[in-house]
Amino acid sequence: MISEEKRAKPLMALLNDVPNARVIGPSDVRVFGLATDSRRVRPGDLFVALSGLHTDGHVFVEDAVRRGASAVLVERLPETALTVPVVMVDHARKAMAAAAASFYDHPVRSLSLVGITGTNGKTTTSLLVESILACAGLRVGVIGTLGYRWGEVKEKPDMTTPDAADLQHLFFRMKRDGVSHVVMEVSSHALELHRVDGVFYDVGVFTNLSQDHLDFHGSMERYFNAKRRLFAEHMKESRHAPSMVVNGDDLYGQRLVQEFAAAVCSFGLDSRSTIHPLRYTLGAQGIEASVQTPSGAVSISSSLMGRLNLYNILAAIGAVQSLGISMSAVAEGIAAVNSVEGRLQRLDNECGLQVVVDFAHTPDAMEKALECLRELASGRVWVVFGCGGDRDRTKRPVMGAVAGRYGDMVVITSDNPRTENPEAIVKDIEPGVQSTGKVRFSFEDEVLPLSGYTIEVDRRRAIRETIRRAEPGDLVFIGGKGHETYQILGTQVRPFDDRVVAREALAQRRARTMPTQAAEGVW
Ligand SMILES: CC(=O)N[C@H]1[C@@H](OP(=O)(O)OP(=O)(O)OC[C@H]2O[C@@H](n3ccc(=O)[nH]c3=O)[C@H](O)[C@@H]2O)O[C@H](CO)[C@@H](O)[C@@H]1O[C@H](C)C(=O)N[C@@H](C)C(=O)N[C@H](CCC(=O)O)C(=O)O
Ligand SMILES: Nc1ncnc2c1ncn2[C@@H]1O[C@H](COP(=O)(O)OP(=O)(O)OP(=O)(O)O)[C@@H](O)[C@H]1O
Ligand SMILES: N[C@H](CCC[C@H](N)C(=O)O)C(=O)O
Repeated sequence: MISEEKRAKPLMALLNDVPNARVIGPSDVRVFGLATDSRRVRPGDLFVALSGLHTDGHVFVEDAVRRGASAVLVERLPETALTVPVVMVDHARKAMAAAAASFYDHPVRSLSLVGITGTNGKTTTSLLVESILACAGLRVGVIGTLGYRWGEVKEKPDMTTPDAADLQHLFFRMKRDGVSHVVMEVSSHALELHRVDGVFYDVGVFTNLSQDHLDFHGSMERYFNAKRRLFAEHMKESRHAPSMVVNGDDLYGQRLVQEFAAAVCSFGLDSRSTIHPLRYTLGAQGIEASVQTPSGAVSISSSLMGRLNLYNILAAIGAVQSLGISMSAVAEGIAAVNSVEGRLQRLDNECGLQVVVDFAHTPDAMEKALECLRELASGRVWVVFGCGGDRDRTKRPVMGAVAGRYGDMVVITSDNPRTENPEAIVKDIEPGVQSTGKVRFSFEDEVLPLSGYTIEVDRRRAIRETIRRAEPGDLVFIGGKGHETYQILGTQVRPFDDRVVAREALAQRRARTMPTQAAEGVW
C-alpha cells in the first residue's frame, strides 16, 4: 500500500477520531503510512488488520511487524506478544477510514466532490461530468474503473473505489496538485465496506439499480440499501440547489426521490423529471437533444450512442447544476467526449462487419446496449459473451436470456472465470439462451442457421470464429470485458484484450478474402 514519502505523524494523532481506541504498549511511535496488506507494508507503516472474505488480516500481523510496521491496528489481540504498539478498536474498517483522513490532514474538506453510484453508467457519467467541469475551467480529478487521473497523473486502479487509506492518499495528492473538484464512482462494495467513511459529497448521483453483486449483498434490497447510504450518510449540507441527482425513471431511483424529495434533482425521459429532454434523436452518429434544466433549455450533441447514454448525459447535466456551471460549458463538455474506452467501442474494419466491444456485465447493461445496437444492424446480430467467475451466479441465465432475445447468433464463452470452472459457468448461462428457443449450432457446420447459439469456452477462439463466420452487414457484439486488458483464469492474470483479439481476427479475415475479392474484380 501507499506510504507518503517523508510524511510522518505520531500514532496518537491518527487516533483522535477513532472511537474507543485502546493502545497497548508504547504509544510514542510515528507512522509513515497505512497498509492493509502485510505483503505491501513498508517500514514505519501502521498495519490495519481487516477480516476479509477469504482470509483474515489478523493472521498476518507478525508478518507486518517483520516487514517494519511501526504499529498494528486490530479488532482482536494477537496471540503472541508484539514488539510494536497494538491499537485495539471495535471496527477496523471504520477506524482505518478515520485514521487515514487524519494522516492525510482531511483533504476532502477543501475539495468539491461529486459521487456517482448505481449499477451501470457510473464510468460514462463520471467522464461526462469531468469533461463539463474541465470546460468550465476547473481542475478535476477522477476516481473510477478506468483509472485514477488528475493533471498529468494516470494510475491503473485495483478497484473502482479504492480502500479508505488509498482513497485518502489520492485526495491528498490531488489537493496538493491543485485539484478543486473530484468526480468519483462510489461502488456498493465501497459503501458497505466503509471505504468512503468520512467522505462527504457536494453532489451525489444515482444512475440506476438492477441485478448485480448478489453474491456480495445477498438481495436486491440490501444492494439498494448499500447504494442508498451515499445519500443518507455521505452528503454535505447543501444550502444551494438540490444536490442529489437521481434517475426518476428507475424504480429504485423513485424511492430515493420520495425519501429525499427536498434535496433531489431528478432526471429521466419522463417530463415530470426536473431534467428531461424536450426532444431527442438517437442515431448511428450519436445523440442530438434539447434538454430542459432548472436554468433553461440546453442543446446538446454527442457522439455517444443510444438511450443508455442519453440517460448518462442527463445525469451529468444534473450533476453540475448545483455547482454553478454555465450551459455553454455543459454543451461543450458533452460534445468533447467522443467515446468511452470499452463502452460501445466500435472497431473500424474493411470486412463489412460492425464490431462493437462493450463492458456490459449485467443483464440490464446488456439489454440496454443490445437494444441500441439492434437498431443499427442491417444483418444478423452476434452476441459473444460470458460471465465472471466468483461473482453473482444468478445473473448468468438472465444474461443468457437477454443475449437470446436480442441476438440472432449467441456465442457463449468465458469472461474472467477466476477460480471457478469455466465449463460450469457456461453451463449456468446456457439454459437462459435455450429459454429463448435458440438451437445449438457449431462453428464447423458448413451452413450456419440464421439464428442459434454455440458454446466456445476459449474466448480468443470464440471471437476469432465469430469474426470468421459472420457475414458482411452483420453486427458482432463482444460483451463483458470492455477496457480490460487481462483475463483472470484461476488466480493467474493473463494479458487479454477483446479489441486486440478482434482486430487480429479482422486482419486474418481480410487477408483471407482479399485474393477472392481481387479475383472477382473488387479491387
Ligand atoms: C469483495 C471485495 O471487496 N474484496 C476485496 C477484499 O478481498 P477479501 O475480502 O477477499 O480479502 P482477503 O483476501 O480475505 O484478505 C483479508 C485481508 O488480509 C490481508 N492480507 C492477505 C494476505 C496476506 O498475505 N496478507 C494480508 O495482509 C488482505 O490485504 C486483506 O486486507 O480486500 C482485498 C484487499 O483490499 C481487495 O483486493 C478485494 O477486492 C477485489 C480485488 C475485488 O475484486 N473487489 C471487487 C468485488 C470490488 O470491490 N469491486 C467494486 C466495484 C464493483 C462494481 O461497481 O461493479 C470496486 O469498488 O472496485
Ligand atoms: N445508463 C446506463 N444504463 C444501463 N446500462 C448502461 C448505462 N450506461 C452504460 N451502460 C452499460 O453498462 C456498461 C458499463 O458502463 P459504465 O462503465 O459506464 O458503468 P459502471 O457503472 O461504471 O460499471 P462498473 O462499475 O461495473 O465499472 C456499458 O458498457 C454499457 O453496456
Ligand atoms: N466491477 C465488476 C467488473 C466485472 C467485469 C467482468 N468482466 C467480470 O469479470 O465479471 C466486478 O468486479 O464484479
